[in-house]
Amino acid sequence: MSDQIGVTGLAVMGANLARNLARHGHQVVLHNRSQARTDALVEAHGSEGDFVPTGSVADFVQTLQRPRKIIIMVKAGAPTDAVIDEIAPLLEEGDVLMDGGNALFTDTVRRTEALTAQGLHFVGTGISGGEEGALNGPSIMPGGSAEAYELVGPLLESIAAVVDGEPCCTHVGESGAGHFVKMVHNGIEYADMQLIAEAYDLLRQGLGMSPAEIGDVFADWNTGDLSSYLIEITAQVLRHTDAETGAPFVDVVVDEAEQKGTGRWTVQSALDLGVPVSGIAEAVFARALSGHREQRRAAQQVLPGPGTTWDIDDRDAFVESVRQALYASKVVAYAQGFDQITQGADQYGWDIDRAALARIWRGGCIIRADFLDRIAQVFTDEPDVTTLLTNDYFRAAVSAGQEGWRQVVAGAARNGVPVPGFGSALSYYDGLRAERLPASLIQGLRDLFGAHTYQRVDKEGSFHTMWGEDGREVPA
Ligand SMILES: NC(=O)C1=CN([C@@H]2O[C@H](COP(=O)(O)OP(=O)(O)OC[C@H]3O[C@@H](n4cnc5c(N)ncnc54)[C@H](OP(=O)(O)O)[C@@H]3O)[C@@H](O)[C@H]2O)C=CC1
Ligand SMILES: O=C(CO)[C@H](O)[C@H](O)COP(=O)(O)O
Repeated sequence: MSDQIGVTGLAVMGANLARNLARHGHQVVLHNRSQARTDALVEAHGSEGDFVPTGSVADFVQTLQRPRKIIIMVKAGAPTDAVIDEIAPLLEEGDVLMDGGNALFTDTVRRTEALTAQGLHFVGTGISGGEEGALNGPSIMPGGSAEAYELVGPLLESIAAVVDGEPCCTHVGESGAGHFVKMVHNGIEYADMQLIAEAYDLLRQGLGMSPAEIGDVFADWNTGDLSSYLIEITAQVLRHTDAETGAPFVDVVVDEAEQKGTGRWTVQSALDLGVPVSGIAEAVFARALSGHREQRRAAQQVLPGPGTTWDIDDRDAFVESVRQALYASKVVAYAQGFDQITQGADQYGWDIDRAALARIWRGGCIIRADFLDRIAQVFTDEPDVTTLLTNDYFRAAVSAGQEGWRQVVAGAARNGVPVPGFGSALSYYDGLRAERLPASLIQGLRDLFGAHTYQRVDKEGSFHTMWGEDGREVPA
């Protein structure tokens, strides 16, 4: 099937997506705010397919056949609104406008309502895979009406990554559902990278291994349970040497991790939903801490550490413990992310098929990992499962690595190596499995200072204790 589509916004993602579309036989009508990008794309890659460059929004819209199908690939936020405001008045009923940028899902909900009222279809779609994925097959997470998906689904599926013969593209749900799951995807991406960074740091500080040696360990891990794109590229980055100095590349890069916002949005949304995505939150805060240069410099001068030298007898056993800690913490991060998707779907009334989502994340996207096959299976076999961690496979896998996980977290604490990701994942695991949590004490304190009431384990109802009087309990 070949189709015609318009792409506006021809920076890294838009240009590569346009090329991917053209290579799949679609006619691609091109537009960019500044004409230079359009010209550069046609000049460099015009021979790859049927491109129709246009120089103005009016020309762009007029060139497209009805119902028009347009993908916007510009900066998220105000620039996306600016482009929609310019294009939408020129469109006609039944045309489909897609936003493939990393939009905040609540913006997508707002835009969907406004554009639907104008008789247009709006598809807010997550697209993951970075530059390479956009060109060779990303994972695509479209949200919008079923009618809109009927119009553009086949086209999007035609350019997506393919795993086991299935395109990594599925209709996620109505309205902002596509951008919601893309946001959580990125939150998991943050957690995944934080855990990888902690594993690297432990091997370096605990065993004194060089980045290249650690790169070899990651390459080895990539052949087992941990096999994933991020583990694969970690080996590549760690083995890389700076051409100018001959030093390991990671040693010449400033140790401040930047962020564009999707991880932060994930945590903000999780707070609203009341979902404990502690691994994602720790990853966002670890990036923030890395960027607090002045505080770090001041603390380095005066804050004492434990004053120990980490003495590890069995190097292979330590590497294996770090692997176990990484795997278990990674399972926790995915479990928390899917928990947020479950709660978000419930809150916003989206019918999100978690098994289908896990399947489209097996290819094309940044968090693609072999174990997503397992996750898809869990949601297929146990649609009512409340957390991935209780599924037989993941329960067994995590408990098999539990000893190493605990040793690593305890050793890191004892020797002053920060492991917020590993530590919080372990606390989450222990928190979930605890028969009693000290939350009962918190309830008691709340009741004492604010008469906030509590429930009892042995009878129904809400109660308050007359703390300032005779300690009598009264029904609330
Ligand atoms: N880079 C990545 O790895 C990924 C990016 N994304 C998302 O895809 C989208 C595109 O990303 P990327 O390709 O990196 O490009 P950028 O996010 O750097 O955006 C650059 C594009 O936005 C256009 N633009 C900016 N402001 C305006 C405006 N006010 N009006 C019209 N056009 C405007 C630019 O036009 P001009 O050339 O005229 O300046 C250019 O085409 C973003 O939403 C991003 O978050 C999603 C997945 C991965
Ligand atoms: O969307 C993406 C992949 O799916 C981008 O890689 C992501 O936006 C990178 O985020 P940040 O710059 O905040 O690390």
